[in-house]
Amino acid sequence: MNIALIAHDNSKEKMIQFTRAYQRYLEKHNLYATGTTGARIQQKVKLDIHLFRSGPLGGDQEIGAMAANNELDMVIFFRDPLTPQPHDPGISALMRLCDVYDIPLATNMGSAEILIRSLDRGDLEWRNVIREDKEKELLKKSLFFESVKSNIFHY
Ligand SMILES: O=C(CO)COP(=O)(O)O
Repeated sequence: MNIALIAHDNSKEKMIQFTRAYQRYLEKHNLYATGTTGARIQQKVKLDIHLFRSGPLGGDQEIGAMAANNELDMVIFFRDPLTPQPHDPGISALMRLCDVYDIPLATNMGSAEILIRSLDRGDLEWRNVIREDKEKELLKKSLFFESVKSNIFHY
């Protein structure tokens, strides 16, 4: 499964504690993170993480693009609920896409623990079904475009 890890500055320590505690669970999956969050985790915890740009520089949108392509299965986003962020619209857009594509989203340690444990139990297997359906849909679309192209060149 593809999991995104994001934390605002005041919550980065919490994210490090979380990834340390659940390292054994997380290492079985493909991990993605906004720049600073991912770099901070990697300084403390041995995990292979793909780093996107820093959140305020577009990292949330890059993760949002994964969500929009249905390539994301879980988002763990420890927001700072007490500090306004300059890129709040980008943050809301990412959370909105999680709802659009039914991507489990945890914004605090309590819900993150429930999600990660249920992933390990296999409760989130339905995400595989969604991804397979999406792949079939893309295949159908590309076959359609191929047939349109060959008809155009035929005439
Ligand atoms: O701002 C963030 C998410 O909105 C996090 O970005 P960084 O991980 O680069 O600090």
